[in-house]
Amino acid sequence: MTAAPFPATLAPVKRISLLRRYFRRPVGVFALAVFALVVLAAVFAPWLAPYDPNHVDFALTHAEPGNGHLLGGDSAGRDILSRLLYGARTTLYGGVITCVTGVVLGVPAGVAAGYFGGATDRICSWISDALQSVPGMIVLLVVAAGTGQDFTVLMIALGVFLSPGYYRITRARALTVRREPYIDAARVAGVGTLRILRTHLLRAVYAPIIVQTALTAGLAIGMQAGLQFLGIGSASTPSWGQTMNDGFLNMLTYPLILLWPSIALGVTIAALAFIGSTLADLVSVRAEQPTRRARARVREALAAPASLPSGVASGGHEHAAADCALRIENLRVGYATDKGVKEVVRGVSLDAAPGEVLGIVGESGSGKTQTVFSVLDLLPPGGTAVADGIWVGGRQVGNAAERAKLLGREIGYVPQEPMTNLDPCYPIGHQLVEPLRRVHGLDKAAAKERAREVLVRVGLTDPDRVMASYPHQISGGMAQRVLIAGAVAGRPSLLVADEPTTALDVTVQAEVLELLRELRAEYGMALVIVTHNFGVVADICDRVVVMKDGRIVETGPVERIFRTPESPYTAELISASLDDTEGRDELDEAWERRGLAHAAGEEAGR
Ligand SMILES: Nc1ncnc2c1ncn2[C@@H]1O[C@H](COP(=O)(O)OP(=O)(O)OP(=O)(O)O)[C@@H](O)[C@H]1O
Repeated sequence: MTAAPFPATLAPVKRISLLRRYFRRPVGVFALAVFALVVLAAVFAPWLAPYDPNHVDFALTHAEPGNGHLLGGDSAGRDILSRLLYGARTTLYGGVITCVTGVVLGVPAGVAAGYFGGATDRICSWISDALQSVPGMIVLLVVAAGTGQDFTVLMIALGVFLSPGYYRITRARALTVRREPYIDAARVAGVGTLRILRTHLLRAVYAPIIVQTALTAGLAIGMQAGLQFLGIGSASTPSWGQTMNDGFLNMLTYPLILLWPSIALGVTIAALAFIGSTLADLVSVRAEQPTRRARARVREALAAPASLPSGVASGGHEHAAADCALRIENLRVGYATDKGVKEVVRGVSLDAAPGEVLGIVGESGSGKTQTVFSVLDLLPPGGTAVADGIWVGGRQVGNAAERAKLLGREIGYVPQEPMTNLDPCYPIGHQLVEPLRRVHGLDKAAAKERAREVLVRVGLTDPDRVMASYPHQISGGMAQRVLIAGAVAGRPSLLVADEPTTALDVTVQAEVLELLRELRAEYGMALVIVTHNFGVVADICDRVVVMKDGRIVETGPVERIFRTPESPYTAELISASLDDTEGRDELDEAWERRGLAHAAGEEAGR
């Protein structure tokens, strides 16, 4: 069977920038519109303000709104609306100075502390902690007194006190990113430190900095108004804080003077807070999860028969659904990408009977893992699986929630990387006993006894020592045996093993396969093994499914596939295994173990 031509990419999904996603949030849009009005009012104040904000007209003292003065007059006989419009300029100017100071001080310090660690980190963190522990308002009053109430200097000082916010967020992000393999790769490739900081680190922190700026601006504007309320700043420079002070002094007799600047201040700070929280939501949620709409589009594209050419399903079934340990019918898996919906598993149908060993083989990226991950519900966040049916133990469990109930019970799973699949924080015993207690309801003593029993069964002869060990204290081969023990401890009817021998050396590989073979016979469970290694297929599998580009190109009994592969791709894969001496030796040994003619492998290779 050969793969029919098939579009790998279905309905296009447009790249959605942060800005566009922002504009899909009504609260964020409303907040941004309000803030934009404040900015416009500040920029066009000279044209919008009906009067000079410092012009005094005694007739206007404490005047009610009306007579050409929309918001009335203040205690000095000045037009309140004009002062508020000009005050918006002062407010925004102060906010910008504070945020720029915070970014300039906090971001480079955070990047350096997170990236270099050690003394740089300790010194920067100490300064940041010290700044946070100092009573900022009192220091600002001292700065105001010492600088002749210079507003710009005051706002810079405020920025210094708010810079730890930027520092902490940047340091935390830099600490995470510096451990990424691409940073090591860049360093090994000879990329200079400054360039790494500029290209990799700063890029990683820019989104949280935008969020932090929206929140810091709100905070700065509030504190600035507080300082002006206390009388700091030039009387000739209109500001909301000053007008509030005036209103406060006359609150009982002329409450409107206090009301207008309070509304202006409250609305501006609230708008910034909503902008900040909307951005925070988008930045954090987006990094982990695609939107519900994107998922729906993938699901729609995978489910739409119009997007799938006829005869798309690949593979087939050997057994009736009720007799299968696992049966998958027409499985499709897709991801939303910048270029569209990428279909990585395209109409796969397969099955495995109880006691049967089914190998899923194919080159890297052929969709093997995505196929079994769909059954195990382990697809990464962007992945969506759609199938005409999934059966486990003869029961239809198309629904993810139904399958979830079988995990750890009917379905066992042996992952690819033994070491990374054990939690380094807990001893092995704890990691085996907990699932037995939670999933199987065993009491502690019974769970420990069962854990000991399976550890011995998988060949770990000193179970108490293994159970007391942490993952870093055991070898890779032992870790894989521990994971197999955990997977079979619940006596599953289906064991899925994803490249169970890839991370192990050749001798241990053979032992692990032997163990799986014995366990399969003992428990009568079906074994589905994902592998790119034909040696493993020849060694243990009864039947094999060959995958390429998300489709099954061939399926059949192992001996037949090796003797007379129908697909040129299968022949090519087998031949590639024979080209490699190690692979050929493995195949030869496997054939010998099975008591099959050595020539079979050679035929396929030709
Ligand atoms: N999170 C993801 N987003 C987009 N595409 C993905 C994602 N995870 C996997 N894929 C794609 O799915 C395809 C199949 O991946 P899969 O892991 O099933 O391959 P595989 O056959 O198991 O190969 P390997 O042995 O290398 O893991 C690949 O093209 C891969 O790029």
